[in-house]
Amino acid sequence: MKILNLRLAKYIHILNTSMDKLASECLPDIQRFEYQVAGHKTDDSGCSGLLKHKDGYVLKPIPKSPQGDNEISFYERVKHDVKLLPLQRFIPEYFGYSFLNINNADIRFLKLQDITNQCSKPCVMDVKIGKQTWEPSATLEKRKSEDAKYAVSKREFGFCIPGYHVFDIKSGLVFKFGKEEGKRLGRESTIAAFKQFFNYSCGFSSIIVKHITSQMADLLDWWNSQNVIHVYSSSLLLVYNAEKLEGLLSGALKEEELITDGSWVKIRMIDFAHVVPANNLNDHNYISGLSNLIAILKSIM
Ligand SMILES: Nc1ncnc2c1ncn2[C@@H]1O[C@H](COP(=O)(O)OP(=O)(O)OP(=O)(O)O)[C@@H](O)[C@H]1O
Ligand SMILES: O=P(O)(O)O[C@@H]1[C@H](O)[C@H](O)[C@@H](OP(=O)(O)O)[C@H](OP(=O)(O)O)[C@H]1O
Repeated sequence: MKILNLRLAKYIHILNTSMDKLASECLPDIQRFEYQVAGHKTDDSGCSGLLKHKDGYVLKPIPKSPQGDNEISFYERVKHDVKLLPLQRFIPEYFGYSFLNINNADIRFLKLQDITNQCSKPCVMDVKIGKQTWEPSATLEKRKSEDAKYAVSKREFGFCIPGYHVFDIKSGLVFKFGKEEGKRLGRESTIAAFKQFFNYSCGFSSIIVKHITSQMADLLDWWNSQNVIHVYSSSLLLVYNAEKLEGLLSGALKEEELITDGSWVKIRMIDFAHVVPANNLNDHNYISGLSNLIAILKSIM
């Protein structure tokens, strides 16, 4: 991390764009984003993962085209397209994009609401939805490379788990689970991963799972009702605040309070690099993955 921070300090300057006010801001306001659990991460080759701005939003790098343009188009479209408006409550708020100069390259970054905001101890899981993670225009090579990844999970469940981060309430430790572990998951180990993520051993995981599956059911209703878009390789981010569970264990909070108020548990769709027209057909790939996810989560309550 030290390396990137030095690089950031040395190389990043913020370019003015007509869309935002970042030009007047300065470097110390930006840091590596601590709660990124999957996707392209910061590495020593100088690539950047997600960054966090002191004003609360995250900056997601979109170095590639057409994926970057597709994602921007999608976030802009959701603001105006009546058929997509119901999705707004299920995606991070979008604040435009900006360029940062990293190692002499101008990299475009989306500015998005940080889904972990307001969580003092965020537990975050990235679940990529769909058995098929390549869009119909993908080359044979891309199809093969995608199909080879997370093969058991995608075939068995129609989703896969590229990463998570959990505050384990009993031990007080943080567990991180990355994409290489995710690629090895089978049926039993997937259930075990969910149990670990929901702090199953502390006895309160059913409260979290009820909030999560109820929000997922609302999202599924929308997917069943629309035939405008199909989305490939997009993830659902599951987030809850472990501090609330600690409050339950210590007796500082009552179970009823956390059952009634679900604001400490969230789901949001992210990663819209592969959105294509639906041609009046339902997105069965997404629907079946999400339905299975709901069923599996309910089964471990
Ligand atoms: N708005 C957000 N708020 C909080 N965390 C986020 C947000 N968007 C993304 N993340 C974090 O960053 C990770 C990667 O996000 P995303 O999938 O959009 O990136 P990506 O590099 O396009 O991924 P991929 O390699 O799968 O294409 C997520 O797993 C999540 O941890
Ligand atoms: O799960 P993994 O192993 O991280 O694999 C990545 C994942 O499939 C991304 O969705 C994909 O980005 P896009 O298809 O959106 O480009 C990326 O392609 P990339 O390596 O070409 O960036 C893959 O590496």
